Amino acid sequence: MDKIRVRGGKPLKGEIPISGAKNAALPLMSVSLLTDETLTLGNLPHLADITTMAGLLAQLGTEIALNGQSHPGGHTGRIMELTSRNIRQTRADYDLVRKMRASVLVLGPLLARAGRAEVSLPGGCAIGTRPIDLHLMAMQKLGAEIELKEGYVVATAPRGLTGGSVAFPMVSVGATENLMMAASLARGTTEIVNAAREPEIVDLAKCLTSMGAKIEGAGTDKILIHGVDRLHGARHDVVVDRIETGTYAMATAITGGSVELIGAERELIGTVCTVLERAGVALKSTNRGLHVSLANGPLQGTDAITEPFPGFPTDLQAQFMALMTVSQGAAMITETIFENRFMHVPELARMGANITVHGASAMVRGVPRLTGAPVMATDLRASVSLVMAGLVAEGDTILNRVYHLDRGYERLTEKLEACGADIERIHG
Ligand SMILES: CC(=O)N[C@H]1[C@@H](OP(=O)(O)OP(=O)(O)OC[C@H]2O[C@@H](n3ccc(=O)[nH]c3=O)[C@H](O)[C@@H]2O)O[C@H](CO)[C@@H](O)[C@@H]1O
Ligand SMILES: C=C(OP(=O)(O)O)C(=O)O
Repeated sequence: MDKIRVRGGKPLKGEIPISGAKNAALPLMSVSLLTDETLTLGNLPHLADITTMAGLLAQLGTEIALNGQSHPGGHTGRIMELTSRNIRQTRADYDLVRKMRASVLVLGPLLARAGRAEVSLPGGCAIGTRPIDLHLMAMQKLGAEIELKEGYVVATAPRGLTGGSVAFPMVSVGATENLMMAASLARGTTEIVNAAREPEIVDLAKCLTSMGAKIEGAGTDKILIHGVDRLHGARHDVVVDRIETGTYAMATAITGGSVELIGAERELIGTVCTVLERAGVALKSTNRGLHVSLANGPLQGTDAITEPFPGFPTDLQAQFMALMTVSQGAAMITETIFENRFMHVPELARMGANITVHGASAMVRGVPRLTGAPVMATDLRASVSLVMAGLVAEGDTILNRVYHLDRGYERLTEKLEACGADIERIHG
């Protein structure tokens, strides 16, 4: 199994191209199930999760073609053509859903197009139990019948779906996405109350609209979808990855470096920028993206609480915690989205961090230095937080279980190395 070795002490300097967003790309790929014409997606990141979703769609009958594409930032976003002329199969197997929870995003499109979907229940994962009850409730509101059989959700709508009003009791990105996709082909109008407002939702609405869907209010907590009889093919470029942007902004800050994040958009991480500025990070929009460096003086302990967009994203909580481990003073970091998203704490502690967890909050007291250690993490963002800590730690940090990083960070070691980091991937 591959490992990453990182030796701390080099400030990051230069530029880092930001890739297309994994969390936008995955629902966009499943959109292709809604039409028999070709959906062309540009700026797709090269990630394990994208390969997994392509594998799932291929099983269902989607034909997939992949091409390279050059971007001004010098990185290669890819172009994927997805054509779901016929749905061959309506079952998403446990093996794939277990590996990648976003597989559940085929539920809405399959039901809307084929009138049937069988999706394995995902089960829990490292960051929490992550049920899919809201996805199922939403499909039921559109008239689907849901049964649980041998670990699978069997959803049927033999006479098609009918629009309805769905009020979510809590904000769910995935359930909002599944519902938007299903409602696009339902009879009549669907109203989503307490919808997720994430930029990935706006990107999904843009793509669906360019395919002929009628959607109002994406990006607000109330979305209206007027169902249409059919959707047609389209070309859509995936929005830039706000989580990758935030990760490299924090990686730059932790090393006291100076990096321009090419293609980054400040508006996608507004709250993160406010928190980082409070902590002593200077962020400046440029005509190519966002420039990051330290303002005057050392990093300052700053509190953060994770919330649905436009709040501070849970997917940047681990990285922000790594940043706070070497700041001056204390920071209270509160996780409100997932019940078990502090697995990086004991690993950061092995590197010398001073962190105490009280329920959903972690008190981080800044230390003058971290020291390298062998570490491992059980999820994507926890893994990258350990790489960040390794960038400032004295000596070598060896990160195990690198496959988590491959799910969400395209060419991580190359991007950091190009900015002067002493980092390498050890193939094993
Ligand atoms: C592929 C993708 O886009 N993943 C993102 C998406 O995950 P995902 O779409 O799975 O996250 P949700 O927004 O649905 O989850 C938010 C909260 O709602 C709960 N919940 C969700 C659905 C449901 O049916 N019942 C229920 O109780 C979850 O357990 C969690 O506590 O949004 C999360 C929150 O921003 C991010 O951390 C993930 O990176
Ligand atoms: C939790 C994440 O992804 P997923 O929802 O695919 O597990 C993430 O991107 O941090």
